[in-house]
Amino acid sequence: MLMDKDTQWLYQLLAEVQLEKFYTRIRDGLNITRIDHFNYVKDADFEYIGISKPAQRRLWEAVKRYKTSGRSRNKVSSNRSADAEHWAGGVPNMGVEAGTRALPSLIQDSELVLGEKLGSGSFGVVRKGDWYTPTGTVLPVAVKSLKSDMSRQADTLKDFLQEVTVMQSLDHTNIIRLYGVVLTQPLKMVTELAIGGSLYDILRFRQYKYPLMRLWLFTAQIAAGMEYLESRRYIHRDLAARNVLLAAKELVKIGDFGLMRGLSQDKDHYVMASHRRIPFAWCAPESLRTGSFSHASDVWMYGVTLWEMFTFCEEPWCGLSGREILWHVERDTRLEKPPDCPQELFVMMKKCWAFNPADRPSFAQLTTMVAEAKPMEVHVTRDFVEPRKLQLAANDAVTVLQHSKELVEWLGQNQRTLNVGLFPAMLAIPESTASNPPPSQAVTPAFISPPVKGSLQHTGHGDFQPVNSWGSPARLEDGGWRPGPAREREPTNLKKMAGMSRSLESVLSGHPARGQTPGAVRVDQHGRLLPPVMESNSVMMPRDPRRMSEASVNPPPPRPPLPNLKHLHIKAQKKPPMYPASATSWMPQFPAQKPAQTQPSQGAATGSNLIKMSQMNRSTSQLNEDSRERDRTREQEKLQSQNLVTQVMEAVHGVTIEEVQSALQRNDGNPLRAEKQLKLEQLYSLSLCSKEDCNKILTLHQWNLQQASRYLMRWSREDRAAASDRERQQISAERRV
Ligand SMILES: Nc1ncnc2c1ncn2[C@@H]1O[C@H](COP(=O)(O)OP(=O)(O)OP(=O)(O)O)[C@@H](O)[C@H]1O
Repeated sequence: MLMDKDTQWLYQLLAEVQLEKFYTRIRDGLNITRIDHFNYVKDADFEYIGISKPAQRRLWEAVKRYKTSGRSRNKVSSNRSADAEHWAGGVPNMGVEAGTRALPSLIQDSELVLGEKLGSGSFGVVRKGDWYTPTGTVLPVAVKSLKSDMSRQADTLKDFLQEVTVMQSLDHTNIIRLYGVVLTQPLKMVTELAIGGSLYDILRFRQYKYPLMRLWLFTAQIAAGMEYLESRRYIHRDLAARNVLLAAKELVKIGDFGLMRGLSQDKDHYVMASHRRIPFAWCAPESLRTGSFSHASDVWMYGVTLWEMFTFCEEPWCGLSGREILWHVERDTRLEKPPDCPQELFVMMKKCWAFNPADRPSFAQLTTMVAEAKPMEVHVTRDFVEPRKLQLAANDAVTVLQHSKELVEWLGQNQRTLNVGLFPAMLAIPESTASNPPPSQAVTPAFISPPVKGSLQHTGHGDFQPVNSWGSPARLEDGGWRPGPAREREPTNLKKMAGMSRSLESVLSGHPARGQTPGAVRVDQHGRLLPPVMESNSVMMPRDPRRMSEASVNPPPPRPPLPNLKHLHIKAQKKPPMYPASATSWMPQFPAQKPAQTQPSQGAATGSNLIKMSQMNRSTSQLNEDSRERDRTREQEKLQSQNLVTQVMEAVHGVTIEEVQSALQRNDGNPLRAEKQLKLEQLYSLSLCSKEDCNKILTLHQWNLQQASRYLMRWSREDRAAASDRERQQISAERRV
């Protein structure tokens, strides 16, 4: 069972001493829903629910700290009690009157003991640490040190202090809390430690093996944090999975306030200076076009963040430049539904992506919408094992992702195995009427994974190099992508932004007008179709290698607009390998010229020279006319064939022109049949299934290759697991014999 808002304080208190796994047992087993309920608890009660002696000691200390820090006394009466809980994180000199928190402490360098590196951002390195507070408490903290060369720059210092100023006024369960600053060199920002690191790293690492119900909980928590910012008239401007931090197994907090700005009472939006960098792929159209940011543009970003979460952090608008994204969005293209996203949540995401900012919901409305979009949880009545289906044991809890009365099979995630697949709807009984599942199943076991390490780590900024998804003069104005410096060496999005000129202008300048086709078709050295170049100075970003290696598994980037065939034709002439003569052999051929048509008639042969000449003239002009007609027809047919090739290439990601041409040839030039054949071949080459099975799977997924591939991957994982289970059972049976 998931955490509820009223006892979020309990979860956080337990998380502080790494005992959050006892949350359900303490809340439901010992009935503790308020801090003073601990007064009635004995050590034996803790022992009874499995808490060891040393853990009990830690817990009692945390309870004592909680009581003395004033958190419980400062509870503000509010409908939303979780928000009213003023969580001082055990900092004795910080938790004062609700809503008027004290300024963050000035922390001495000597009070900090720094440990392992957690990551690095634009300011510099972030390290884990312990803060030995003046009152003797030791707090786990995250310490952001400003790079020494940066702190000498006036702009950098100003930005650093701006982030500190913004952060120190924030106080919410789902917002990373600032504890204090160290003002000696190097400058440091000391914040609450989110033990799990960024959600981006976690989800990339876990890849499809994450409880989707927990993701729903996170969507609620992010909305709650953003609603708080909205109520304080702050615009975050950089909401993305990389900036959502995991404070405990079931608790996320929004971090990174480098781009945040406050709105005065008379303004409803903020127009950024055009030289500032912005994370294109997360931005609302009005931010891309006019640099306008508002609560509504934060809502758009929230939608993109949810999309990231439910795709396990794929890149939104992969491979498209800012201008291309804007072009697509203005033509009503939106990010596709992630296959694992519960249907109601996707409906909500689409509302966040309303083109007109006024049509988007507010965060206050979104918190209600998220609550209403909670996926249904059911238990199953009996074991269910069928190939290619979601395998279930009796009483398994399933998070339902897609359901309706008409469907005999629902899509769901088995909370025990975390596999996703179809299962018979008739097996499901709603959680409320199901017998209580055993405690081990009530909370899905999960661990907090360490962030993915590695040099070629994609950063969640839309590219391996964050600079590539943010405006940057080098990228957008030079007409060529150059690998940026390693992330560690990058100047901050606050500081370096001063040096990042014209990012926004770069998005806008030379933007094609609505309805205009943006650019020519480009092909790579293998003849594969590349997304269009919008303008000569627009640059394609390199793709995530994971996508490259799983080209047919991962979603293709949104379809580029229909290519300009004139360019295709010119390029084809320039680059013969793209359209080898033999490759068009499937096209209907012209009949060979009949000799009779080109030879003078017998009668003519016997006539006068004059007649002969006039006849010859007539036949020559006839010949010329015929030849012109043939050229015209040939040209038309060539264009038609190129059109078909383009159409199929757009529909099937990653195929070469030759493959498409051959498929068209085999299917009498029918593009739909060729498309299906190519998809079938791609799926077949990915799996061990028969072609017939692949065909069924594709039909089931309406020929969406990406969804079908995902389905197949999960299915083969499940099959492998089942096979090893069978093997184990066989071995133990043999041992018994
Ligand atoms: N409070 C925290 N607790 C745990 N880890 C943190 C915390 N703050 C930051 N980190 C880790 O350090 C990394 C860098 O954080 P930082 O906020 O400096 O940069 P960023 O947001 O990733 O990038 P940028 O500042 O360029 O937008 C994060 O990705 C995260 O993994």
